[in-house]
Amino acid sequence: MHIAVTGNIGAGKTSLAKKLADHFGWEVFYEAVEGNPYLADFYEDMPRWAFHLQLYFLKSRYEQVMQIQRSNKRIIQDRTIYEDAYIFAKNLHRSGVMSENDYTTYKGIFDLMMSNVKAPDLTIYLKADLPKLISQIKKRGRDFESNIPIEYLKDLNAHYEEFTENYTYGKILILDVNDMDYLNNPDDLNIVIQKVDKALIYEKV
Ligand SMILES: Nc1ncnc2c1ncn2[C@@H]1O[C@H](COP(=O)(O)OP(=O)(O)OP(=O)(O)O)[C@@H](O)[C@H]1O
Repeated sequence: MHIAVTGNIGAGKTSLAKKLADHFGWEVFYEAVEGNPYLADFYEDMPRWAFHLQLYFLKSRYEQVMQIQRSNKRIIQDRTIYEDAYIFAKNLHRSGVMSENDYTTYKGIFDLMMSNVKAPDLTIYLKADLPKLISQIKKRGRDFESNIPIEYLKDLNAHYEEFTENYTYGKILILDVNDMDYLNNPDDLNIVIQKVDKALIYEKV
């Protein structure tokens, strides 16, 4: 079984994936942040490193998906391959950071991969507004994320809205996490667990 958590930078995907994995006995597949050779450079100079970073994430996410599909385990994945293409790469292209040629090459590789990719059984979208994202990014205090432009987060959120409203890859559970603290408040975590439980049982959520 493949569960995925989707949402903007700082939405709280990693923490929720851990909590749900502990509760349901799932395995977590994390995003390639530690040891990512392009991420810090990308935040310093986006046009220079956008294509490199996108290829890197695409490759690592595809490897994960293939591993999940081969496995019989119940796995929760921290961010989907769809977000790389339909949120991050698309946004970099639309905002003029990634050139037409680079985007066409990237999209060609992504489309080839898609023939082997199956959608998650359930996708959980953590919907958060800018103040929440900004405060969580600040709280975790990663050096390379300290100068993320607000416009970048705002554009990504607009792409997330467009993407999740038109999501047709399977079941999606939308959780508004603006007023939630499932990390420190057990009641909030229980609410989420119940919703996920229900979503896993019922066809439509
Ligand atoms: N395809 C991508 N293009 C550009 N940046 C990406 C892409 N995928 C991930 N990232 C960046 O890599 C880092 C991932 O960090 P992390 O795994 O902690 O997730 P996050 O998005 O901050 O989520 P959360 O706080 O919800 O766990 C973030 O800075 C994120 O924006």
